[in-house]
Amino acid sequence: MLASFWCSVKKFIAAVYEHNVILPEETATPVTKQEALDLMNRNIDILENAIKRAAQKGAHIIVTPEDGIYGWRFTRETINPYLEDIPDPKVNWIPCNDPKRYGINPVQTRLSCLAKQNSIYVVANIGDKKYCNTSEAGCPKDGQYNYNTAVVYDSEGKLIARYHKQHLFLGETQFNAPHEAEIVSFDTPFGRFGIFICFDVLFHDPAVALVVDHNVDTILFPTAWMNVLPHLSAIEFHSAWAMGMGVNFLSSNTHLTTRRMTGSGVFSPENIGPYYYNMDSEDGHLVISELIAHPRNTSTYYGIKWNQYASTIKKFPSGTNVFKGNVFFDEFTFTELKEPQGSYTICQNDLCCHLSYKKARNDAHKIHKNEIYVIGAFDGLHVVEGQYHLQVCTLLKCLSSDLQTCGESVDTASTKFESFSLSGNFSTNFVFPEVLLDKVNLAPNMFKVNTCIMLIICFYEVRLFCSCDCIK
Ligand SMILES: NC(=O)CCCC[C@@H]1SC[C@@H]2NC(=O)N[C@@H]21
Repeated sequence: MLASFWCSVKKFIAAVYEHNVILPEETATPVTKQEALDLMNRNIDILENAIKRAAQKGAHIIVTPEDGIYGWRFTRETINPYLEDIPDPKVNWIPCNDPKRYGINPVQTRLSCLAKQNSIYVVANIGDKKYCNTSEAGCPKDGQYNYNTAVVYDSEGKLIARYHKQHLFLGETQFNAPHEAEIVSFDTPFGRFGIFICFDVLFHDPAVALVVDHNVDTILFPTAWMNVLPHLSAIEFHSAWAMGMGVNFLSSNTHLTTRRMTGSGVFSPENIGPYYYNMDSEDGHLVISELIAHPRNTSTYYGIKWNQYASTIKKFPSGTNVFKGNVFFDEFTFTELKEPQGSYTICQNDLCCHLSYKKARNDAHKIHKNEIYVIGAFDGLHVVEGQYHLQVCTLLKCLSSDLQTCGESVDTASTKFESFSLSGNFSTNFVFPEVLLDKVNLAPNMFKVNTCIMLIICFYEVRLFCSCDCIK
């Protein structure tokens, strides 16, 4: 008999829920604890329905969004009734079995019971408070730290992870950031998980450190993300992060179109999506997909020496018409793509970007003459809503035929590119390849990061732009 060798790849099923959060009334005076709990329970009722559906479909884990239980529009005083004291997971606590062990914690108890009763890992975002002595350095004047906190309950309802958000976004004045970034990871039968929240994704710690130093396979990512085109739409950046870092990325966003909040997905390094993006209605949505438990065995890009590679490639002539334009408050250097096909190099500071492209024949010659495309480079410090270093190479469509509109948000495009490749001498290994098509669609199976020759190659019909962002 012939021995058969079967190498099985371990898989699991992951779910994320995009939730249209029921928001509290805006108020200057705190509501009662009971009123706060009533509001949170109304949100948890909706999350419960999603958790049950995910479990029935065989999901092992579900992620729910940042602010998905208490909402937003708070001061330090008005958030208070919504907070609970969340213990360190080291205490080995199943709130559903022992609800009174750490005082009165109805939200933690309900989440733990949902995990236990549905045999599913549940990831949620709630508020943690820790009293401190105002004479101690760093202790806030009101004598408590308030944390924007992600919690994870395992399928028996045990609290197994607690993460306090490090990079608070503009307006989160009700919360404190921990003195140091917390690195929170845990092991499961389906791989090692790391967790961080929303704006954290744009910084090295804890996000990149979890992958590089702590070998996580899957990131859990509750977010309340307002989309900004061309480079910071949720599904676009979060799928690029998964691909660039070589990990699974479970992104659960809040849903509120008036704030441009939509875009959740189950992303892996190899497969973009499934994902949910909907600016046409206020519906929440459950996204479920099977994932490889250890994707890092199969792909990682962050080991690529982009700078080293870029020094070896041919530099194309810069266009004569180099001009400046703004992309989300950053001043890019642009040059227009004048011909149906060609090659350009454009540089800013230490970054040079190289593009070769060919438009599809009909498009190049006839139909979409008024669509202007530019290649752009940015190497600098982004200073609006927080500071982070960016290097970006981008090919993008201008809003109109007026070159002054290049860099403004555009969400439709008709020009077809038969092929193009874009590369840059990024001075970091952490490069996030984004391709976004007409009407904010991702481009699964239409492009790849070439790990041999280290180019982003876009295969066909790429209609909006292809860009490469990185954070130093
Ligand atoms: N809730 C949060 O922590 C952050 C929201 C992230 C928003 C992204 S990052 C910077 C861009 N500015 C926006 O308005 N949306 C983008």
